[in-house]
Amino acid sequence: MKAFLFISQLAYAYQNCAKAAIAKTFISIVLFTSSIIIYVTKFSQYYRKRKSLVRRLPPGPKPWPLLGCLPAMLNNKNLAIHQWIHEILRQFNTEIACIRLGSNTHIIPVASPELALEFLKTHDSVFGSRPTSMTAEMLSRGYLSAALSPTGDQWKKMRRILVSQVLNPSTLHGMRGQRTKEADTLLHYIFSLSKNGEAVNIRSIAQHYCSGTIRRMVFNRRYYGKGREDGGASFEEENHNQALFTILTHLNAFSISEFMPYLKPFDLNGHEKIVKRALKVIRDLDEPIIEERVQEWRDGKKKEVEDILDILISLKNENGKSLLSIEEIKAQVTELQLATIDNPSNAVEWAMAELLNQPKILENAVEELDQVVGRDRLVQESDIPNLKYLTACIRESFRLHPFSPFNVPHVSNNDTVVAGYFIPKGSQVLLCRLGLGRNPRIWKDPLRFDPERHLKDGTVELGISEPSLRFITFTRGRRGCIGSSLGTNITMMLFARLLQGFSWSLLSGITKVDFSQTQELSLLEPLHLHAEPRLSHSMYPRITFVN
Ligand code: HEM
Repeated sequence: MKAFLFISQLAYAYQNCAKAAIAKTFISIVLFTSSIIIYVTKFSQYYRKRKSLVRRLPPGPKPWPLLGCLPAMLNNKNLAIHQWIHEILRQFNTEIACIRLGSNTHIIPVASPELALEFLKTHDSVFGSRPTSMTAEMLSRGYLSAALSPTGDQWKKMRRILVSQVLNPSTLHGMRGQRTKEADTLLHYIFSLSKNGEAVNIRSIAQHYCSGTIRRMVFNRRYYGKGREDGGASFEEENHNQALFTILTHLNAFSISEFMPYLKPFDLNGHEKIVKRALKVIRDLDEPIIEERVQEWRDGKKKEVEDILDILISLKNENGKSLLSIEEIKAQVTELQLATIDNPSNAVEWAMAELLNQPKILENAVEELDQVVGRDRLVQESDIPNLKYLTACIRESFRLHPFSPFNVPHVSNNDTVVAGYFIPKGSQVLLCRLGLGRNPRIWKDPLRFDPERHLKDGTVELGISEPSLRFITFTRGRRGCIGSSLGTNITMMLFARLLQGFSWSLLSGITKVDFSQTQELSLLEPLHLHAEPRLSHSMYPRITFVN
């Protein structure tokens, strides 16, 4: 405005002058030049502001050149890495952070359901890939299986096969008999332990139940070797289970060489050696079965599809040739076993521990079983939708005690802006299972195991799914779990059979399960309990020893 007055005064002065024409030209030039200057200044200010807004990464520690935050991560001796990441969220008072590891991997931990939905719902198509890593590559034989493959044709092919041929409702229904046999074997085994007055290792029986179920479904058998007459795990199955867990704990284990690729040949964490050893255990047991079966189909000795392995072998492409190579079959079979063993066994072990510490909840759960199923028949998969209180207990177990601290990483295949933050291409989004499930903004009294909360808010009707991502079970979107129905059946049957079949108590001398030394994930020691049969003895299945 001032500039305009000044120019007007100038104009007035010049009007009195003989050379008015020159004055007019002069004024026009001044006006034109000043408006250009104002326009350019304003535009560059706007552009700078917009650029900084769009390029704003989520808050997080300042990274070093090349190393990023690796020195801080490695220096941090007192906390496990997942605790260190959650600590960063706390320090920055945020529910999303950006932690650069190495020169260009951005780790984006997320602890708010609203933000989690932004990634897995609003921007699902951008965040659908997976990270590459030494363990994932070895395990999936070069990214041949569904869960570990980055987005692309191979992932689409394997996911489509699993959804339409393997984990589809009719195949799952057809294999219900196999799962029931495993549930019967579970009762038979615990019954024989209880007769001898032996303590039951809940972790071990839960893991063995999960692996036994998927082994029956995949291979139509439950033992690798001769097996045991009492239905317990023999040496081979114990080893196989242990090897699966070793791989699971190394799968997304923040190995330094994943973030500094030039260190890869040195295997600094020793992870490569450990994973190779575990994979050898698995492959030595599984591969002979797979190879023999492929040969039987080739020789025409096998014609009838009886299990998942038969399904995978007999799939044909449009030219009538095998749709899957033997390498693809081997990779997918290992992945199916990995996907089945961890979450259900962990959820049930924790639920049992919580119930033993809160007898009223245990009483409510058993009462529900007596009302819905009674004591004259064994609980079946078809009862699961009616077991609301048990479902609420399992939901609570997943909320409070997830098996792993983070969801499987989601990798972005483009630069994107999410909730006002710039997320660079290649970022690894980690939904924090602890951060979400224990978020005090979302959950009242978050550390309390309280099944009632799922009954009160009605979410128990969703079974154990949680599509609003307030905690993590199967997540959602293009990378969501495709085994949710099978996973629900395995988890719920295990839990329901344990509670219906036996009265559980702590071992003598123990008054409470100790939760103080858990590193927030698994109990430090496997839960051991005493089991007393609570049904008439004729109800316990007598399993004749068949492999
Ligand atoms: C209670 C049991 C289970 C839970 C809690 C569970 C949970 C999950 C989770 C959290 C994911 C990753 C989702 C994401 O990336 O956002 C996943 C993926 C997957 N799950 Fe499950 N799962 C269970 C059982 C199973 C079973 C029994 C199978 C098959 C036998 C299975 C097969 C898969 C596969 C193939 C994927 C990868 C999908 C993809 O990347 O496209 N899951 N599961």
